[in-house]
Parts: sequence; structure tokens; C-alpha cells
Amino acid sequence: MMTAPASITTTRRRERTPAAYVLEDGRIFRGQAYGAVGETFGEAVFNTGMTGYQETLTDPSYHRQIVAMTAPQIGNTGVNDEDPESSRIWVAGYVVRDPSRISSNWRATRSLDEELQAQGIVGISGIDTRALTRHLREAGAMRAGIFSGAALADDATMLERVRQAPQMEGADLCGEVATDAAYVVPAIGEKRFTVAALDLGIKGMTPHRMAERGIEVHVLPANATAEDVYAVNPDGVFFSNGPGDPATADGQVAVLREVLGRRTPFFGICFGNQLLGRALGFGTYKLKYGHRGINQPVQDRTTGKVEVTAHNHGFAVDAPLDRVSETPFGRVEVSHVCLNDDVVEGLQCLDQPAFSVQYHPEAAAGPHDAAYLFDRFVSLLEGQRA
Ligand SMILES: NC(=O)CC[C@H](N)C(=O)O
Repeated sequence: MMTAPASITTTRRRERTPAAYVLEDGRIFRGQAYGAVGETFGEAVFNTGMTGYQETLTDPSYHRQIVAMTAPQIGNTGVNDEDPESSRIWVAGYVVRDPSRISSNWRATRSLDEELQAQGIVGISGIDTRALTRHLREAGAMRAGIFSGAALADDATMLERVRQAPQMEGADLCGEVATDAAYVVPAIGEKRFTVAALDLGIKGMTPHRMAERGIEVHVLPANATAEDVYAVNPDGVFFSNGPGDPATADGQVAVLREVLGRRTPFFGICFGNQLLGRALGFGTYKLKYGHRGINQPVQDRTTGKVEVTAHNHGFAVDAPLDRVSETPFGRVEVSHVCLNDDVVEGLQCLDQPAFSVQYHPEAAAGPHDAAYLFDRFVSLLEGQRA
């Protein structure tokens, strides 16, 4: 008799536990419990990536968000020990159309359903995620809740609970996901530079991409001061991605202004781009439904090239696309723009060794089109030394 190869694990068909996904505006989707049974609240968002669900689930920027996957079948390659971007799943809840009942991959150690249950992540399956996505595109991201098991109640009660949950606008969340203690990611091969990286919810691949280029990365807690930053004697400073509303991060903006004042090379990703925008004097605003996925077209305006890029942002920088801006730290231009909707995707200082992007050149998951940005950072570090 043939035995199944070790790489294939099958998931027991779960008994159908009814679940409801309740949106703040009263729209309700009914399906079955997926992952843990119970209740959870967060901002309803959708991700258009067809692969990379493990990286999505463990990206700390998804803290307090209920993520729906637009790809209809999720879980096909199970869960492995190599792809997580942090030590745990951060999404507040998970919404899928059709969970794969078979996990088939040579690296898989367990099924996604088992992993969601083990980490207590409440999810829902069997709902029309296309209708959900169309609704969120029309009505905008909003608060939501998943209810199953004993938490499933009458519609009015569930809706009331959703409407009591906190909003994403004004949420200060970096401190809830970032490291408490500083740590060092050593350079791979010969050490060329030291960088102080503020952890605002950093993904594991980011320091790795720097380490690959000879950078020793000192990852610092979100509340690190300028003194802490300069205590590591950095050749450059990096601000990471992270959850929540950038308008709340006044402490980090003050640190960044000091970095700019000292003309230390700076690179920011995502939340880090929003904070560079704020440090330069621009505002930030909430997008209607955000950009989340691994297939967003962005134009690098300095080269004219279009990149396919990974995104996870619900806020954006409010900077003019059509002209160079004068700021207290010199001239600045919008270096990258999203071709779907003209949202600012990057800032380039013209009189400072500083730049940032709103998207994810570390590509975990996602295409590697934007990896050159880490090389641009290395050029800034080299330039400072010359
Ligand atoms: N990935 C990120 O850094 C996200 C930044 C911010 N929380 C946003 O939603 O826009």
C-alpha cells in the first residue's frame, strides 16, 4: 500500500461551527469558524496577495486588523518554520473563502488551521470574500468583529459590540508590537557599516536585507531616544514599518528631526516613510481602504521604471506630486507614486542623505523589484564616509 509522502499533511474536516463576520455599517457575512472559536475585533481590511499568507499573518503592521484574503483558496502550502516575519501571528482575525483541506509542501510542519487554533486566532471561512472586498472598496475600511461558538449572538448585540471597538484612526500601536530590549543582527560576511534601526513593528526580513549588505543592525525599541540612537555610533539610521496611525508617533518624529538635523543617512520603510513625511512637515491621512498585497504597481520617478511591489498601508503622506517642496530640512520630492491611485509611495530629500518608501522592498512576501533601495541606502552610507 502507498503511504502519503511526509510533505503532505491532511487536515481533519472540522465540524461546521457557524460564525458571523459583522461590519460596523451593519453588513453581516455568515460562514464557518476557521482557526480558533470565539470573538475578535479589529479594522476590516483585505489583502490581494495570492501567496505569502504566513508572512502576512506574522507582519506586526497588521496588529488590530482583521485581514480578508481575496485569493479564494488559502492554506495550500501549510505552515513552516522559516517564513514567519516575527515570533507570532499579529492579525486580529482572519477571513478566507475556501481553506485548503490539504497542506502540501516539503517545508510544511502543520496546517494553517492548526496554527491559527494554536495561536488563538479567531477566523471565519466560507464567506463570499469577493462581495466583502467590493463592499470595503465602496464603503471604506471600518471596524468589524468575527463571532463563533458561544460568542455568536443576535445581530443587534454583535453590531453593538463592534461599534464599541476602538478605531484605527488615532491608534498608537507601535509600542504594543515592538521589542522591549535592543538587540543586534550581525552583518553577514564582512562588516562595513553600523545602522540603528528603530523597531516600530519591524519585519524580520528587513534587518536581514541590510545584514546581507554588510550592515550590522542595532534594533532599538520604539521608544528609543536620539541619545539611544547615537549611543550605537551609527553610520545610518533606519525606521521600520509598524501598525497604527502615524499621526500619533510624535516621539519618533522628534528623534527623526534630530537625525535630519545631524545629517545622518536615513532610510525609512512604510511607517518610517510616514514619519519622514511628518518630520519634514507634511501631514498624513487615512486612505479609504488602503493598499495590501504583493502586486501593486509603483513608478520610481527618478528612473521612470515601474516596479511591482508589496504593500501594507492604510495611511499615506500628503505631499505634492507636481513640484519640489521646501521644508525646514531642505528640498524634498516625491520619488515614488502608486500607479493605481497616485498615492505618495516614496520621499527623496534633495539636500539631505535621507529617503523612504511607503512599500516593502524587503519583499516578504512579494516581488524583489525594489531590492535596489537597500543598495541606495548603502550608497548613502558610503557617501557619508567618503
Ligand atoms: N506597514 C506599515 O508600516 C503600515 C503603516 C501604517 N500603520 C499604515 O497602515 O499606513
